[in-house]
Amino acid sequence: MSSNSWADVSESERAPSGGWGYSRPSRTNYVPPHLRSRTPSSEFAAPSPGNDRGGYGGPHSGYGGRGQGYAGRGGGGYSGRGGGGGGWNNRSGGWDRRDTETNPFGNDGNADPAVTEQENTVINFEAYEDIPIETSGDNVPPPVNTFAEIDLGEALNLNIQRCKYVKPTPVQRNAIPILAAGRDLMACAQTGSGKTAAFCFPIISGIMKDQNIERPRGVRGVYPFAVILSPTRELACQIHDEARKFSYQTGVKVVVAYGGTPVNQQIRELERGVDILVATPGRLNDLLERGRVSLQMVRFLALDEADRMLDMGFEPQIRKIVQQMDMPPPGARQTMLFSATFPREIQRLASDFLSNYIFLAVGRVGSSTD
Ligand SMILES: Nc1ncnc2c1ncn2[C@@H]1O[C@H](COP(=O)(O)OP(=O)(O)OP(=O)(O)O)[C@@H](O)[C@H]1O
Repeated sequence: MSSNSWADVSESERAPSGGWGYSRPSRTNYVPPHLRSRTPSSEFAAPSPGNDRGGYGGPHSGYGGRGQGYAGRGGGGYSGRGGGGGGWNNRSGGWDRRDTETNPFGNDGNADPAVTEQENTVINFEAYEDIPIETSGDNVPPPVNTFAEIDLGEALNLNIQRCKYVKPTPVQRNAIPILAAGRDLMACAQTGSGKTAAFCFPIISGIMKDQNIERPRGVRGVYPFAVILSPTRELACQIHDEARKFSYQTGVKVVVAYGGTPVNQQIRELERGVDILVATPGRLNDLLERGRVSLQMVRFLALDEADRMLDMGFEPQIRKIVQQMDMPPPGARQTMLFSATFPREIQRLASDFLSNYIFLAVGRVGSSTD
């Protein structure tokens, strides 16, 4: 279980503070969806249970896949994307949802993130000083000491400043360069260690920079580029809240779907457009079975607190989502598995879901085996 935090985290300090009336990034390098490389139109792929990797192929023909690293895929300079297919991203009649985006940082903050000197003190960095770090795998990218060492893109860097993250936590220092290089990752880290940013930053940056990403045209459907699976509604909402801050004014849209509430409202929200879908396994299965979501455009898959999901009995749902619907196979998507412990079931999941992955352990790993 991953309930004990090893950095001093005060719940009262977790609330976002400040707000920013900053001016929007320029659109100089924006390439409108209709001018990008086109993929053949395809019908909305109804999920085909039991058909392993069934829907993969068509719309992925132009995808460079993993291993190339984000920097190699169109460089920086991303300035927003629209919804390529089905015209779902046109609430205000245009392509850019940033015009109507609610500021997730609140309204009473500083106009310029750069002038903020305050640091986010939720994480006690002193607790990290002697923390053991272990990595294994082929060609492990070296850790970084600052966020600026990685080309995450201007809009995301501004949001990191707005969050008042001055330096990366150990899991971020190690995981972000690995993921930014396009590698699959099995990471063992405790809750409260900054995992959310560790997987969100590379996902958001990767979606921003990947000019090959385009949804099937002329088809109504919900085609997220990234799926983040989390065990509980609370955690899913927490990830959603954080991811919305990280993706503010980037053009990347994050939507959350969880069980225990009526599905129709979530379907309506999804149909307004989604790039990153944060979901609990049961609700995502439901949406897939209803044919309301297709996973065929998924480039990034993150499983957070994987050990907890297995403890809660979600393994069949997770395997169905990842292996039996229309999600691209390992190697054609980038997969990141986060878990506080590394028992045999997680090791099996890692070998089934990940491709040539890097193993990262931050801190003491409970139930660790060789
Ligand atoms: N580099 C950083 N600098 C300062 N604060 C940070 C940094 N990274 C994350 N935080 C803050 O630390 C807290 C814990 O981070 P986060 O929620 O990402 O941890 P987590 O490991 O994902 O935990 P959980 O498993 O509960 O989701 C959050 O309030 C987050 O905003």
